[in-house]
Amino acid sequence: MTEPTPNARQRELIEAIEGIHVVDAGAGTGKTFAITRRYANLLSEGYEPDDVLLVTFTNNAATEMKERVVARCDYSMSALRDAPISTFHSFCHDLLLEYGADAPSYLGIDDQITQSTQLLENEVIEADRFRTFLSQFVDAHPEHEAVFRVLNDPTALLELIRELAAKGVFPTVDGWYRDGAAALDGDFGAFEELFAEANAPNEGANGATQSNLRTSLSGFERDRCFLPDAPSEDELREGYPSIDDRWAEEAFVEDREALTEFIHDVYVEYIQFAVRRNYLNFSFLQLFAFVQLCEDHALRESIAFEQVMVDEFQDTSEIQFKLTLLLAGTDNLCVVGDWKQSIYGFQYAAVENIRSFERRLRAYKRELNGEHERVAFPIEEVTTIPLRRNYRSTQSILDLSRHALTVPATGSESVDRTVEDIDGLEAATDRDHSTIAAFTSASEHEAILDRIETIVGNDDYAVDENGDLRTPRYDDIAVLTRTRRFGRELQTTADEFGVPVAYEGGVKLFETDQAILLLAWLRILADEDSRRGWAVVLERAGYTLAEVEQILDEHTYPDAMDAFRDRLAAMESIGAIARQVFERYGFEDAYASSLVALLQDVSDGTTRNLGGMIRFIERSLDAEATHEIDDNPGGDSITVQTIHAAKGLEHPIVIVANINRYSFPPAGGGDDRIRFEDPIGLRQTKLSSTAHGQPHLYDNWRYRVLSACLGRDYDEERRLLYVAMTRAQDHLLFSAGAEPSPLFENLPLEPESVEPDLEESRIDRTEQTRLQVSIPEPDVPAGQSPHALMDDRVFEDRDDGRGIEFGNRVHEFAEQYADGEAVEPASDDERRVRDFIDELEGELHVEEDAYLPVSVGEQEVTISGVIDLLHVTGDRVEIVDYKTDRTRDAETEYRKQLSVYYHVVRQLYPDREIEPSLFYSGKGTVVAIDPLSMESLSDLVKIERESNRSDQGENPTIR
Ligand SMILES: Nc1ncnc2c1ncn2[C@@H]1O[C@H](COP(=O)(O)OP(=O)(O)OP(=O)(O)O)[C@@H](O)[C@H]1O
Repeated sequence: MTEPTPNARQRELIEAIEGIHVVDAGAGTGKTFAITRRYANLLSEGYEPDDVLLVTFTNNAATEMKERVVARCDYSMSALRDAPISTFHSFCHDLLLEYGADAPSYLGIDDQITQSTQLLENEVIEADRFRTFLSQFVDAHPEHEAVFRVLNDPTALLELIRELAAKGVFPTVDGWYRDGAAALDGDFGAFEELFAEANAPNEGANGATQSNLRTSLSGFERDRCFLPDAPSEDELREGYPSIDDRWAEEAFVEDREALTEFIHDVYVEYIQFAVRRNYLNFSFLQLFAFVQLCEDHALRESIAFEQVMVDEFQDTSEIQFKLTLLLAGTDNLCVVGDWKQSIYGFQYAAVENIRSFERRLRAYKRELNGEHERVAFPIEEVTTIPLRRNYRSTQSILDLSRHALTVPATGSESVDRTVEDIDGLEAATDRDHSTIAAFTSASEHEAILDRIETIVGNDDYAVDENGDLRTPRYDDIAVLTRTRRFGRELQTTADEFGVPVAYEGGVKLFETDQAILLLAWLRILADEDSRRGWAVVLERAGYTLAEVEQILDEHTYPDAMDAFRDRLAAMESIGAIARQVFERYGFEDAYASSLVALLQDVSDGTTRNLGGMIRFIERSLDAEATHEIDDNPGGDSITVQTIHAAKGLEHPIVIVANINRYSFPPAGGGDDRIRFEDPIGLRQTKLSSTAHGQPHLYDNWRYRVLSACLGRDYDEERRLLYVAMTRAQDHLLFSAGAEPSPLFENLPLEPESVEPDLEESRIDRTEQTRLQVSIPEPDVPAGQSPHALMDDRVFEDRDDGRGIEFGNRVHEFAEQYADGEAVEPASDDERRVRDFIDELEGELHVEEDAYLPVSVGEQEVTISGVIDLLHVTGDRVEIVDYKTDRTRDAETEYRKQLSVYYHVVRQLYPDREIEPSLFYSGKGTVVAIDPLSMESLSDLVKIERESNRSDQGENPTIR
């Protein structure tokens, strides 16, 4: 496809190379496209790649940008390899490795960052190390006992540290860096404003009614136990229609010295712990890079770039905005984003960075220039470039998407923004063929799949391909969800019904068979009579429950397993143990390799600390830790992903699913006992005290009042809905279950209630599939397909999530390619088939009919089927059946099918060696099949016919 021509506004951004430029535009308006072109333009204007810093949000985006830049300028990919087009994290990492050895010294920490300092990306591993740190910390600091007792979850404390770091609040060994202490105190003035807003009387029909704050403090004491100094509800709510203003100060002012000291000590000692152990997390990378750039003036000035550009600016945190300013040597600064797509609050994105860009720019410059001028360029002139033309969606999708940002997320929420407040976008296409619909169903998963079956092949849902409409396929459809769980469940249901689904996103790695078996063997290694370990291993080997019980009671483990345990015991590392276990069970997949890599990481690749490893796996299980694993089979399948993962992508047909109560927005606000919130600063929700004699955890009444003024902000949930909707190019659907969320109910749609009949719709579709082997007119009394001999479950499992349609296409490609037609492979599977066929030197016969007469008692039955490929050479004949399965689970069943073909071909080529085999296109492997004898086949036919007769009456049917 040719590169688009920039529109006038985009051109303005591309060509305006001097001064501060901000783009806060809508989805699909070509922001990334324009910033990439701007970069290429800078190079053509004479800037060297080293002069220009381009910050993206992910490493993939950085690589993609480099590729796009290469296409537009005279630089090659290798010339741009080291160009500063990167994420904040990798930029900071490189900076520290090169210049940051002494960065810790600015916080008073003696230890240095070394070349071997690792970036620790895995959060479960870090949480594990943090727990180790915290248990040592508690022993060393009895003075913090009272605050420590309040904590219920150590990882919440780690989260808090990360949050403080993202907000630029750092400890030094003996205090706080710059104005960190003030940030922790909060801002009473700003809080008073919130208090006044929440406490303003409402207008009723007959005069003023009570303020929202007074309403929300009703039941103030209910289910809570406050310390004796707390006011009673009557005292607090004495005034009407508003509570007395004095409560703003009473609630805000609180002795937080012990809390602040505790957080200080944990924070600074954890940084020391990490640096000493040679690792940094993402937050500490940025923290040290920031400190280094702030303190080392010569370094900052020498690094400063002539041009700085940041994409996805709405997802930057406060420290990232400040880093941007420290890295800009001039006012040639360009930031591009969309406040409506700011969805990374949980990673400390500050939407205000883009919404109030100019205000923040002034505040940060002032702050950074405190005692030394660090930001020397002028910031008075900021040019805002609006982009309004959307190149992705139809006008009706764009019009509806504005509603996402105004819809209440709860029954009682009122959003003080109207659709008119949202800048409208204008579709670049005149065509508006979109179907926009919503449906609800008590069986939501099935309803979605049912709807998908209606969409595929249906011209009412035609999609635009280069200006022409074409019939939709599975891979045009994306199901987007707020939470991961629903996506995984949908995949499971889709697998049951054979609907091809590719789930993209986090996998609970420790809940896989691979991890469960590994954990079992580790337990056996740690304790040779581990019941929990042996039970899993024995059950997996097929022992019945009674047999397992007996073996466990008598400790009479099978010899082969005993020997395997001894082999494992001799292994030096956890990685080696894991590899052995996976080899034993034939796991050669992405899960197995990710587990090996992860466990090697945790154990530093050297030690063999079994206890630690078992605990790590158990904790990961408890934490329901998810890991990004590429489990995408490719081919024609529906994409299921979270809205977060879909950011920046586009799909012809989008179904936003699971818009249900408690799921979107998700329920609960967490139970973190220590919090840092703007503008109230650092607070405890619970207080430990012996006020009534015994140590007890009391609720903090002050926090109760403060939080009532903050309210819960659902704006990010609306933005998520906006992101999901604006991924759609042609059609947009919404689905909910029995209890739809207000986000669903308040959209201007008329949902239809549906009762799915997926079984029915699947039958319609599978009728034309290859799974039903074509049977020619039988010339003998009865006929049968080899598939009839197989266990039916094979048919369900066979596609392994990739779909019958996908299998059909691979077969069709294979047939045409072997026939010498000029077809191009359209998937990796087809490429593997092509490579395989290319290697064959003999004669090829495709789609050969095969008939095998089998005697069953008195009767003669013909089994017939179609052989995918016969490869005939001088001395042998290879029978090839293509399989698109990802696993080899169904091989015993396929053996029956191949055995039929074997006996047919043997009769045709009596003097050649016959080699039946399966070609797994997913991996490109050929597996030889050991054929069954004619007697065994005859027995199978007999069994099959008997079961058919008992199931279906007199006459066996032909499948
Ligand atoms: N001037 C143009 N003419 C035609 N197509 C364009 C033009 N500008 C951008 N596009 C196309 O529009 C699509 C969206 O562009 P891009 O991803 O850059 O937008 P974006 O604003 O970054 O989107 P989002 O914020 O939703 O991630 C891309 O397919 C891009 O090639």
